[in-house]
Amino acid sequence: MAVLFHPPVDTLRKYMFVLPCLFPMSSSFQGDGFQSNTARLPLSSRMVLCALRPQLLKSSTSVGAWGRLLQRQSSGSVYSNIHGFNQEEIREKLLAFPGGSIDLHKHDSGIAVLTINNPSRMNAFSGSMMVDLEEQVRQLENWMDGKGLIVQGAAETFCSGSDLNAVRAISNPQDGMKMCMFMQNTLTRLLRLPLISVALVEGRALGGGAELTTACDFRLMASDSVIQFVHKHMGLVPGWGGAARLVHIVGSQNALKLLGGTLKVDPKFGLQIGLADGVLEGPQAEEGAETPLQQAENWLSRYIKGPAPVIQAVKKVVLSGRELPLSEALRTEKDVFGTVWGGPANLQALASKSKHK
Ligand SMILES: CCC(=O)SCCNC(=O)CCNC(=O)[C@H](O)C(C)(C)COP(=O)(O)OP(=O)(O)OC[C@H]1O[C@@H](n2cnc3c(N)ncnc32)[C@H](O)[C@@H]1OP(=O)(O)O
Repeated sequence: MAVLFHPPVDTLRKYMFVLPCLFPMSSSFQGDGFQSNTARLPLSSRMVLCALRPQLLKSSTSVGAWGRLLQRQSSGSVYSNIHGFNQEEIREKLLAFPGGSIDLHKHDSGIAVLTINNPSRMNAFSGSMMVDLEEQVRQLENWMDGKGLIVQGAAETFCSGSDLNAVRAISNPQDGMKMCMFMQNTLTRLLRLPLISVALVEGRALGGGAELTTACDFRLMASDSVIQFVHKHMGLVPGWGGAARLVHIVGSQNALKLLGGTLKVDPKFGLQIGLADGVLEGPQAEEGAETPLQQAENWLSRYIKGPAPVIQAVKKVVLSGRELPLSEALRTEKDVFGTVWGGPANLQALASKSKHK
């Protein structure tokens, strides 16, 4: 299962003869994991090393299965060319349906805000927005200082799913499959980001919008918001990975009820079945009242206190526990543990003799 990029120490040692000329801090490759060590490198060096990945894989005979895993892991995608998926081809097709945008703002706090922005269509996903989303997820995959992510809709509503105008134009099965694979890849990569993510749901999250909420770790709902998997009304089932993720979140009984009954999930029902993780305070007229975004930032901040490598490691061990069979998850946990053990935050905590009262 594709989750983490973490080559074995032996593989890295092989290249220690090559790397010193590229990386002044190459001695840090000797002990522990790749990710924590590369995180300590200057950005340009990290980029070179990322670019080197395919060569490292190709030129090492011992890499084998690890190499294949690594190639999958480095993108976090579900589909590649071996599944008949041609990213460039579907990108071109999607770009023929423009409108709206996906906006990304990365803050110094380590929280990024991703906004679904197409208010004249209730933030429906045009084709170009699907392409935008993939590009913004790519940005986030390379954000070494990131810790948290808030996904929201513009103009106080979340997202009304795919743009029906675009959907009508690509309603043939071949194009539908390509769009489905493209969005599954992107939303899987979104969920697999080493950031703790939360969907801030105001207004409505319908169809693909409801699916998008399940690609975040948590969902916070405004008091008057609704999440609804309306697919059955459209003669469809979820295709952006929303059904599989929904089963993980609420269990198969509840998922069957939500999809089969196209039930409207308000905050109370959402909390009851575990789809919602919190409810925002209602609109407040008083001056100084927190906006929904500020409330979401405050909610998230308690889970992302601390240095980025540690928060990212937290997300990775939970993600591997969620996605991998137990023995693989345990091995991954060991590897991630190796990236923080003896790291700066660990040494500082040991030196300060902290008590956890
Ligand atoms: C992955 C598969 C999927 O996503 S299937 C699900 C696709 N989505 C839908 O079927 C939602 C259809 N839209 C609606 O039910 C309503 O527009 C909702 C979202 C409830 C809002 O209703 P209401 O507040 O009355 O506003 P409205 O209908 O006047 O909409 C405002 C303008 O937005 C547009 N809009 C809305 N949703 C979409 C959409 N998904 N694709 C394209 N356009 C959409 C409406 O057509 C309307 O536009 P206009 O002002 O009439 O030009």
